Amino acid sequence: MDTRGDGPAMNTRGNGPAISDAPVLEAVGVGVRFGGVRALDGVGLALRPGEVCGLIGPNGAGKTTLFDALSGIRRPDGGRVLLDGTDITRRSPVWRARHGMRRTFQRQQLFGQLTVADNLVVAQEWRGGGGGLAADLLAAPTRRTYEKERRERAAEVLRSCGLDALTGVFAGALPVGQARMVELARAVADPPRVLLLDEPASGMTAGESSQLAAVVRHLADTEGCAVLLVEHDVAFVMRLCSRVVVLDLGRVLAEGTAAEVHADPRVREAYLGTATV
Ligand SMILES: Nc1ncnc2c1ncn2[C@@H]1O[C@H](COP(=O)(O)OP(=O)(O)OP(=O)(O)O)[C@@H](O)[C@H]1O
Repeated sequence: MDTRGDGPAMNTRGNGPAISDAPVLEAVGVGVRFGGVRALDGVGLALRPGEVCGLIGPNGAGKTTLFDALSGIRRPDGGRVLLDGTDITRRSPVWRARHGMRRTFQRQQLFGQLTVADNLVVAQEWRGGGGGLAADLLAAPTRRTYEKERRERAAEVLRSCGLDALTGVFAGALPVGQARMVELARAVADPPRVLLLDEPASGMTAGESSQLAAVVRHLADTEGCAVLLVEHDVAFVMRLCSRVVVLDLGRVLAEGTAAEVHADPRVREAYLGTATV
């Protein structure tokens, strides 16, 4: 439903809350150079609440570099990154995380010597324990209340990701597909507004990637989370994403619905001709 009026354009998706159509995250003319290599050259991208957008392209196209620029790990040498229309180009990754941006990485980043549940509790610790360091050290009642709430939230997220059976397992002992799913659970333990997923389905079985797709769709549809995902499994991207952006040689080559991108001869020539669809 589109209810455009005087305020920002709003719509509703599924059973979720009203969701604004204004972009939550934008790249405007973003450029990144590595010496003589232009990894990104004037890249523009707008991500709206409640959408799942795929970012695809050949090896070296600039996908991870764009994630680094969006999440604040790499400062672009041209262009801007906006969150809710505000320039955040010079903001740190921590600031962005505190304002609802989360990211997963191509290489796994779990704490292997912690249990699955503890990985999710730790992900919520940035909020602090209430009462400051002294309360933390003395395990004061406020601290225990926060701890309890975080454990409950961890259990809820693990359930929604189909991971309840792994709660007490050490993360380092998990096979790659399950570890990837735990990474997603950790990224959403504190509900994100923007989620950047770098090859989330790599190493997953077909069943695991279906579960992943269901969790991502649910986050977008019911919580209005904006999701951008890089994935080499093009069939997975085409099934899950409402919109797809194709990067090639650091530039946006094409953008549209999965069907539009799939039918684009330039995309076929640059990428899809060699990808599994
Ligand atoms: N730290 C770096 N130093 C120098 N060049 C880099 C660096 N990181 C990336 N590049 C170069 O920038 C370009 C874009 O790389 P990037 O890793 O962003 O591509 P990608 O699309 O994520 O590739 P892949 O699908 O293989 O992960 C490539 O030419 C790459 O060699």
